[in-house]
Amino acid sequence: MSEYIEVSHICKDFEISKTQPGVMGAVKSLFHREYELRHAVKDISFSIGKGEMVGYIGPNGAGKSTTIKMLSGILTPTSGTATVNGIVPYRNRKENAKQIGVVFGQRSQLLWDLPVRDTFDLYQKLYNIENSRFENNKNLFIELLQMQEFLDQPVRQLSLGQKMKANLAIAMLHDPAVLYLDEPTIGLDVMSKQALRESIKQMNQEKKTTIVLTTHDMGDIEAVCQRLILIDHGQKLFDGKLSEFKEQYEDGFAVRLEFEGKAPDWEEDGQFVCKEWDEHAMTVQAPSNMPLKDALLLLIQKYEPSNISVKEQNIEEIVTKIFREK
Ligand SMILES: Nc1ncnc2c1ncn2[C@@H]1O[C@H](COP(=O)(O)OP(=O)(O)OP(=O)(O)O)[C@@H](O)[C@H]1O
Repeated sequence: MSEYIEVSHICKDFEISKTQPGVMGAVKSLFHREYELRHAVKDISFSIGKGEMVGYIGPNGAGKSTTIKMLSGILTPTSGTATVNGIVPYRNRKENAKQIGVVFGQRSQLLWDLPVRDTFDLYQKLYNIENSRFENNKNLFIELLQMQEFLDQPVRQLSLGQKMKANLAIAMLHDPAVLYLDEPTIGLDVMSKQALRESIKQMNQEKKTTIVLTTHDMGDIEAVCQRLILIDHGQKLFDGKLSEFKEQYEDGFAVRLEFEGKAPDWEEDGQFVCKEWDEHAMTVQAPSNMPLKDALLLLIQKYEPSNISVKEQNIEEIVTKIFREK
């Protein structure tokens, strides 16, 4: 797979002015400003191949948006380099804009009073998309995203999910090679989230678009991405396959034991950890190095449950645990 996005030792510092507290402080700051450096991104490197779908995740303030802004040419790095298909985004903003699409869940590219159909026409002119490509893409996205029923409604009347679909279609209209998605499912209900995730996958398959997805919703990552880059305080903590991430950080599996009568008291044994206990059930965490078969046998022998089920950790739980421990 040829590398498409190359990021090498990229750093971004922001100079933040410090204002001293109180009125006197504010007056003093007028004459003598003090600055503090915020290292938003600290020496991050990665490369992403053409057509890959990568989750770029981390807690609030980790440096995700700053990285994406450097890749889309909005910000210039303090040091290090980035190229997208051979183009340096912050030096060739116009050239780069032609090959990228951006969707921000918190902001919209749509015009409030214009029906979606007219917004398509507007973006055709803005991006100078030739007619046959425009018609092909428009029809493909209308079908993939099931947009027929709301094409002629003004944007202000659309639901959040419908607006996100329209934003996604518009970002893809000029056939960008790279799509940056920033919280695309924020505020959507479960069904709309699922539909949007499916659409993103289908668009990637149809167009072989390289997708970088920033989200706090781990369901998005599990549904869409094969690879995960995890950052915190501007630094990379993990870069690899989703399955490797689970293998590396998952600490065993949880087993739920259910009882027809009252659940027995939990007995500490130095191996299993009781995570939840109620009148008729308990959930216990098995040690990470214990084979599943052994864990089940031990628990069945000791507690004689009427039902037993195994629950794997989802990535939401794993990520929460990593940040809690840090
Ligand atoms: N224009 C700016 N000026 C000063 N500091 C900034 C600026 N933009 C970002 N920062 C700081 O850089 C750090 C990284 O911010 P960034 O927006 O990249 O985080 P993020 O991972 O996208 O967070 P979130 O998940 O909350 O959107 C934060 O400490 C933020 O306050």
